[in-house]
Amino acid sequence: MTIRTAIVGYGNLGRGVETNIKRQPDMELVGIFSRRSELDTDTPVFPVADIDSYADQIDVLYLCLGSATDIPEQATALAAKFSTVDTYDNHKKVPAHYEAMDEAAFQGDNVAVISTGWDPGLFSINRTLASSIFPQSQQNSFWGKGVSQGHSDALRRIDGVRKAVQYTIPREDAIESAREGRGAKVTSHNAHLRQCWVVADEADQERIENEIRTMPDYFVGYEVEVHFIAEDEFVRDHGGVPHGGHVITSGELGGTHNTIEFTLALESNPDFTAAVQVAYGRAAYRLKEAGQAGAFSVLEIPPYLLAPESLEELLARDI
Ligand SMILES: NC(=O)C1=CN([C@@H]2O[C@H](COP(=O)(O)OP(=O)(O)OC[C@H]3O[C@@H](n4cnc5c(N)ncnc54)[C@H](OP(=O)(O)O)[C@@H]3O)[C@@H](O)[C@H]2O)C=CC1
Ligand SMILES: N[C@@H](C[C@H]1CC(C(=O)O)=NO1)C(=O)O
Repeated sequence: MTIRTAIVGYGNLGRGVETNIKRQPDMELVGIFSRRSELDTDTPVFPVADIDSYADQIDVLYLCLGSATDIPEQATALAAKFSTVDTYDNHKKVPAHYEAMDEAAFQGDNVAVISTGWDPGLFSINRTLASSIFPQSQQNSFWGKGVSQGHSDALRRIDGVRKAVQYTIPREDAIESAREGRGAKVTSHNAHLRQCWVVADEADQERIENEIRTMPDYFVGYEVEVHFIAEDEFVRDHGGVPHGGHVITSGELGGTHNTIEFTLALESNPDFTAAVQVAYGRAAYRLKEAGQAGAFSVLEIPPYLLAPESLEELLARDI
């Protein structure tokens, strides 16, 4: 079988999904749907306004939109018409997103796989798996130093921001404390600096900085730096998209101290996120083919559904 896929939203993530789909043995890319008409791609481009008319041509629609505003505004209408995979990453609002996508997808007899990627995504799986192993555990998540796409997207949605990037910088002493099982007082807020580089007119900068520092879910509660720079300096110095992080879980078992550490080191945050998202598209297709409908998180999807190989091949190769 060939899974007929499409992309909605053509930014860093959309470009990564486009490239990755072309490397899949069982997928074809029908097209890219965008709010913009001129995109730098050889893939057919269609107006997102016309997307509903393509519902019978697409098995899985990858939502490569921003989480700050695009997903909340567009995702449920798309889930009513298509089986979807998104990377929604406003952690505090994922439960509400799950409920909304479940209702929309179920009404349309579609599957909506939500919040794939690495955090949420692979880190979520590891947090659940690792904490399930210990009767009592200490668990900490760390990101960076790297470019958070979600936080960078959130910056770019502020009126007057022409270009922006947010680096997440962890405190190394906090990571070491977690590794030594002393992470009880380490939190995401006190263990990370959020460093913002922004291109905007001087007249807008004070307002923009205030919007950043008071933005709930993304920046409130963190140590935040905001730097305004010229566009040529931004293009010269802030083109990379590396990232990574750690989930560190430890606990006592029969008087012994044991630690689980799941680490990612990513040269390209969007390309890696896209690869995870594409794999979950295979799972979405199989769940739909099995008669399932509604929302699914990465915590509910067995790993073998992501693989192009059969379960028998995986048992022989990976078990
Ligand atoms: N779960 C996880 O681990 C991760 C999740 N993410 C999520 O992925 C989301 C998307 O990230 P990313 O692709 O980097 O975001 P981008 O800002 O690159 O793209 C977001 C959307 O903005 C529009 N857009 C992109 N470029 C332009 C432009 N030049 N002019 C106008 N509009 C543009 C596109 O929609 P259109 O084509 O319709 O204009 C695109 O879908 C993030 O918000 C984040 O939440 C990212 C990394 C990891
Ligand atoms: N969703 C994140 C992926 C990781 C990175 C991150 C952060 O730097 O705060 N949190 O989760 C992203 O958009 O890059």
